[in-house]
Amino acid sequence: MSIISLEGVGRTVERPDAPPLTILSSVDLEIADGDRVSVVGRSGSGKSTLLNLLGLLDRPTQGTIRFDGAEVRRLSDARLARLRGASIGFVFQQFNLLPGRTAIENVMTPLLYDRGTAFWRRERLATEMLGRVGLGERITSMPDRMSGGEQQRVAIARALVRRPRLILADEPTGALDLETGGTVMALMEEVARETGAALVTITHDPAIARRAVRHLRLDAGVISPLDDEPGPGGTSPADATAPIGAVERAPLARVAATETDEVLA
Ligand SMILES: Nc1ncnc2c1ncn2[C@@H]1O[C@H](COP(=O)(O)OP(=O)(O)OP(=O)(O)O)[C@@H](O)[C@H]1O
Repeated sequence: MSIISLEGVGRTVERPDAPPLTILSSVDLEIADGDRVSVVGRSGSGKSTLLNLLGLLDRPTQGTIRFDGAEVRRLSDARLARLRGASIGFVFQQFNLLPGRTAIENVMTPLLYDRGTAFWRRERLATEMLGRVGLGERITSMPDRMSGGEQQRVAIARALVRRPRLILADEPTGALDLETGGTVMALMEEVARETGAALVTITHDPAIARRAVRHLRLDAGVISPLDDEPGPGGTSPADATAPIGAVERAPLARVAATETDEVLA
């Protein structure tokens, strides 16, 4: 079932001393339950702008976005905020954990919006989710005492604790080494699969992009499918973000289940 659909979506911004800038144009995209989508593109191609639209953080200036069948333009900001909190989980490159709050306090934060949920239940849900990402023994740790990979696992637990239908990951492995990045991705994919969530990953890393089922490329605000096998003069997930003439195929990320088992051991 479709979670979010974009039809002819564009975003143009006004600039004080220059003509309006079109950042995205004519984007048609549908994300369904359980989808695995990667989006690659050079710096400035519009990836964050697309993510902000998918995350209901911004509104398009052209076209129509429907979330769960409802036209987003007809929804108030308050309704959008509620929808976002309940249905969308965000994972960022820099983790964005609250400093000075323990891992469990961070994971409980999104549950504060569930007004009817008692403290003990929020605590139990957060504890369970931290256990699920292999941090059951670290629930009272402060983020600044944790490694990058552990912090990202806390961020994943936070993103998933309300069981969102859509997870938007913006360069989720950008601050991690190759091996930790692969482990964190495997874990995020596995937890998303268990909860049935769709996962959209924006990445510069071809190996991370290749883990998705559908591969998309943004080029100067225009989105197109990216074939696995490059056609004549075409690109593949491996070279979509590399400078022209400097294509180097990264080895496939190791997606072995054992990676996740190690984390969860
Ligand atoms: N509000 C705005 N006003 C003016 N220009 C903007 C605005 N938002 C984005 N842009 C410009 O639009 C282009 C696309 O921005 P966006 O952040 O979506 O790119 P990106 O693909 O995410 O880049 P990166 O990979 O470097 O993060 C950039 O050139 C950016 O400077």
